[in-house]
Amino acid sequence: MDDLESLVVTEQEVLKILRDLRNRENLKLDAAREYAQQLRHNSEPGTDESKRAENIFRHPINAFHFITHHTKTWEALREGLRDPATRDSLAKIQDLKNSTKFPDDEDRIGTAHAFWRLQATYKFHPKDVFNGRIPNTRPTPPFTAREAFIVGQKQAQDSNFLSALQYLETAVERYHEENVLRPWHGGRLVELLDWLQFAVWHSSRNASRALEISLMIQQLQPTMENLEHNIKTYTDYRANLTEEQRAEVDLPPKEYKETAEDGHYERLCRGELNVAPRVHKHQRCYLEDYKNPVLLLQPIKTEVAHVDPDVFVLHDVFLDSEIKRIRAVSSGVLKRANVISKGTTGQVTSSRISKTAFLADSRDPSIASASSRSGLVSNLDPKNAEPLQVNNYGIGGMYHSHFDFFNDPDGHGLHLIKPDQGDRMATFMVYMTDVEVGGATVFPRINLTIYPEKGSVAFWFNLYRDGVPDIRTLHSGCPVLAGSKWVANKWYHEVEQDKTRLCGLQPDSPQEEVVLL
Ligand SMILES: O=C(O)CCC(=O)C(=O)O
Ligand SMILES: [Fe+2]
Repeated sequence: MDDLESLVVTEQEVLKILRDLRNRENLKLDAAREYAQQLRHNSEPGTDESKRAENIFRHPINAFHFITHHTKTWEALREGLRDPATRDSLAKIQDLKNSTKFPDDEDRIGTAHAFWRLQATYKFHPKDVFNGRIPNTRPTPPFTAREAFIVGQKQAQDSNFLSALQYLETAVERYHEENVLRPWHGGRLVELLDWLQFAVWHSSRNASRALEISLMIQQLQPTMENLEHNIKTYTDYRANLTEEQRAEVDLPPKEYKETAEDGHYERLCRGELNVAPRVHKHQRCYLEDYKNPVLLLQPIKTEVAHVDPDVFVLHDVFLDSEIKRIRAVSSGVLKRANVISKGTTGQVTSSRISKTAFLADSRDPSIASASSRSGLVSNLDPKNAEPLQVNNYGIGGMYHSHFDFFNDPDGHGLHLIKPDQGDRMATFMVYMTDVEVGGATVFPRINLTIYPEKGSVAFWFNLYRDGVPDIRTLHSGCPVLAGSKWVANKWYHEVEQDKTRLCGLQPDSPQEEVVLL
């Protein structure tokens, strides 16, 4: 090689090193730019911190943007700032972040899962979600490629393939649109394509499209795990099809239908079912005072929401200031409540639904006062009741159908019944927030939907007068679509309550027929 030739080769190598350096620096800058952009977005001028925080967590997509930002985008920035020149800045940010509780991976996965629950209950399309246009809520910025990927991946893991496909296809599209600005996830395109081929195959057995995507992966990363196996599977599958079958399989994937779960419960959550006119006829409102001097001055505004079983909504029982105090007192002690629930495909998923805490009357005067008010208003004796239980549901938070009584049909709760207390005879549930969208309490067996109204109370008896559980009281808390939901339960037990709610010899013994021995 003569000198001139080797000079050209050397120049090429220098150019390569400089290009690598530029790419690395760009990666860092892009990570910093993306992170900063979200911070700017979160700090709308003119709003105070608590309003800002509330605004972010009132909308599922804003909450998701925020959580992804503090998990995935932060990971990318941390990677970018690791080298010696920028390590100091990283340490400073890390110090600041260590002093506060930031969302973690569990929050991210929980929120990603919530989109499925919200879609399936309130009947909207994935494109409403990734375009930031969820019906009945404020428009928000759309999902980024990364966000569409996170939700699509979660839905594919949960075997909701048709919906997953919508998110993953969009993630690829947005990846290409964003790529100019954000090379950070260049390396993750193969991962995204790998989930896409998986969702394509499982949603429609479209071997041609799955093969096409697998061949794209091969171009990018020939060593990708399972790649060869997948290519062989799809090739063999196609080879064994008749012409006719192939034409059918190669059709575009089935469109995602918004009617994924259209049961009774979902329809009630959407407010689509009305109670029968027969029941309506008995609905009424009245002022109740139980001849109690305190209530004579301020009788309870009682609405009969359902007759037999009787469910009441008691209006304006708690003041905003009282609620504010109860929420403040319970905030510090709330713990995540997990529920194991079955997905549509039968697999068991653990989903975060709410945070909960039992608060003794001794904890704060506001708790004691709520307990005694519940006794006054329900005309039951709070001495035989559980401590106040406070529940806070986040976005997508819900409570699956259940009975409040312990003597459930499977007998699982029997051990919780103490002979000196008895079963949970009545539920007194305080709504401590209005909920912007969603979050109703529904009774699927009696077609009843109650919408939360701050300061009001839902009240019903879980047992017949003879103490037998009333299975018509099955109820659920619908997923919160926007806003936040706080409720507080006071559960009254049977023993000692017969002074005001007389027990009977028959399930439906009316008050007058009771024989006191
Ligand atoms: O949140 C709701 O609407 C229902 C809550 C409930 O049923 C319970 O906590 O037992
Ligand atoms: Fe309940």
